[in-house]
Amino acid sequence: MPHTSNYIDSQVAILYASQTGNAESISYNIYEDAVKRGFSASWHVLDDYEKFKFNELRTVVFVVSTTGDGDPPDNSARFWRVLRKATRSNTSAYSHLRFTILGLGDTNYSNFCNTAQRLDKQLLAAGATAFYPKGLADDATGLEETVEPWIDGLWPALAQVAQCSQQDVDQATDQLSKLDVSTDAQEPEATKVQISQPLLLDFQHMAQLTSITGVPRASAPVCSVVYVDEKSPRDISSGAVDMVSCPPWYKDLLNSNCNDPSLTPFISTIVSAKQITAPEALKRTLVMDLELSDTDSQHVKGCWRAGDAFNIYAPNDTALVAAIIAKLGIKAHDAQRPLHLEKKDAKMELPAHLRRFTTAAASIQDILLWSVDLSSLPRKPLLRALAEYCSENSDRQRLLYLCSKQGLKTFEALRAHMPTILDLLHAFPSCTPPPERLIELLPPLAPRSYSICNAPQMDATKWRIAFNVVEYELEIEDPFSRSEDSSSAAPALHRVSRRGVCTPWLEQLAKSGSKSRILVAKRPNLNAFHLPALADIPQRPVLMVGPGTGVAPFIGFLEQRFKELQQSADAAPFTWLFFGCRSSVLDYLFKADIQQFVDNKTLSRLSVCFSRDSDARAQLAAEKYVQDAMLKHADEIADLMLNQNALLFVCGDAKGMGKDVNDALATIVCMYAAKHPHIIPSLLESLPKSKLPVDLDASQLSKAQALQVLMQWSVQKRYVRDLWA
Ligand SMILES: Cc1cc2nc3c(=O)[nH]c(=O)nc-3n(C[C@H](O)[C@H](O)[C@H](O)COP(=O)(O)O)c2cc1C
Repeated sequence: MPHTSNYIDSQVAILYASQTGNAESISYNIYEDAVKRGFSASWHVLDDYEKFKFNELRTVVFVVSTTGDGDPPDNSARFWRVLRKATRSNTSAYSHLRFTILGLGDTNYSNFCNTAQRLDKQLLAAGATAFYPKGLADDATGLEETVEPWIDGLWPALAQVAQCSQQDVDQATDQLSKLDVSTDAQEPEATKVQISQPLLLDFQHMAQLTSITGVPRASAPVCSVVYVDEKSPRDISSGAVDMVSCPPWYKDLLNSNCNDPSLTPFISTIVSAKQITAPEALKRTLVMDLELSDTDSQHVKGCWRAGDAFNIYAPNDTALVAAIIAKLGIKAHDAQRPLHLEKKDAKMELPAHLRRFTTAAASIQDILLWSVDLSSLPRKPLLRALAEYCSENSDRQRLLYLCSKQGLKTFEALRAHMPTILDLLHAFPSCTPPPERLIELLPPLAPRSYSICNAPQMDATKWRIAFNVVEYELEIEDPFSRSEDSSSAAPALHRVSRRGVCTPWLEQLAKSGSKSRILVAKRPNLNAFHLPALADIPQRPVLMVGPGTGVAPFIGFLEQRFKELQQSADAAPFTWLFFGCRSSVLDYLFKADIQQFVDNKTLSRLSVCFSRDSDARAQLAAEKYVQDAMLKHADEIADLMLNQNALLFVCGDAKGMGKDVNDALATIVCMYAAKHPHIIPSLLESLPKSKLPVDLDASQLSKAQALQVLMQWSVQKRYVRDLWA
């Protein structure tokens, strides 16, 4: 069975002209099938052309019969007059139209399928494009002989057409040219990601239901808009800051009152950036140097340490914002007009992130760029609210279904796509919420945090971050790929490209070559992820586990330690780094720096793992993952942690590595306890009494107890983790 889905432009009109009902019923079946397959379909008789606004349609499937002596059916007579008038001597009247025709006729009559033939000729002459060859079905031999295979072939053809909407592309391009921001012009071809991705959702189950339950109540709108007669907010700071890289209201943020003044946002300049992975590596990792300027960042100077992270305020993708503006039908001028938000009702409260716009003017375009998250996982209240803004009942019903108990599977499939709000608007094309409603429904756009990978002891005026440019592909099971007779075959996969908000933007700024100034703020270091000063822990061993960009803060730790050692007469305490990457040659981050720390004895021991480089593993007797290396050295690690009061730091991905390392550590503690049972009583005694299991057996340590030991280390700040999702 061919598959189709909700596409970038899934709107399709099924239009018919029928004398005795054949074309009518065949076209209705096509319409029903189209809706089930996720298209936003409508079905009309040709003479209702005023109702369905024929001149505005972009994708049309005609099903027309012939009657009399090669004449069109009566219920298309008026349509023909209008069509003739519109196309007379205008060769581009329908250049926006993509169409296909299924003609019904009978070869016993002299003008076989004359209506379909004429329609085809006339539309082509008026600039329209046939997206699928016409089918001519013969009643003399049986209509179904042609109709059925023709319909089977229609779906993939329609799917292809729906992948791209020329109008949206044109509009988005037009809007973009009006945006005063840089586009992805310098972006290499390989990094380009389609602005909108089709969603592959199966709504067939919906058609069998008579009712749905569990749909939440739609929230009431809270915002209204008042356009203000003042200069665009873009002009407020012209000349002071590159507008690409700061929200127009950044000055308010610089003066915002934080409880901890060191957390107040400031402007920082990107000084340089370089890619530190090989071009063939799976991910691009960049190291970026930023400057703390003299004026803006006095409050941060002297307040940051290796192990801290800075928040970066990044905007949404400009092309995405432009496409949303186009999809909502907002004219460029209106999108850039300054406005205030007001409460619709005095008793209601605006969402916190929009409150500033009650007093400070901003445009819809800037709010969409800087204030709302366009890529967060859709929640049911959002879908429920969007259902209220659909002009087509099929879109409304599908959105309500997604919020219902019965639609849970389809809702989960929707979330698996990680859709942007643009993907949703395209999937439900008649949904056009007012912009002020859309922004109040979307969550705030949070700044993104990056660990600093240098130490102020080296240079307090510069900070450095390392990050992977977030671009990835989701693989989603195609719900239409399993036909009834081939249920055992593996389902086809639908691939969806996604990219992060901040890192592609930072890369773009870096490529622009100019010294962009961006808004940043120190993030509170709640875990105290810092290396204590050498003077405070002169001989305490330090273990660091940081695969991939998780190594970043440890480069800062080692810089700090290197400086401290230069100023100290004491011998370097034991320091051990566990680092992991895919390949010894493609993505061994900070290789030269790490080697230097080994050479100058700042780093006593180094364990590097290569997850996808079996040659390097064999040559260097290396492990695959950091947790493997830890288990390999279980005795030493246990001894350091249990007998030498070592400090253990872990940084990186929470879900995979963070959990695996924690598990490995618990195993290490259990293994050591099994070999040295005499330590068990004192270990158990160190745990809070409330956490101990009732059936306390002091002769062996269970995994659960080992995990409690790790928890206790965390409380004591001996096992400190900085993990990210
Ligand atoms: C009175 C009459 C005249 C017809 N004239 C033609 C004709 O000129 N050319 C043709 O190809 N088919 C002709 N047909 C065949 C129909 O187009 C065919 O039966 C078709 O399936 C009818 O579809 P409908 O029920 O949607 O009108 C004619 C049928 C009838 C009953």
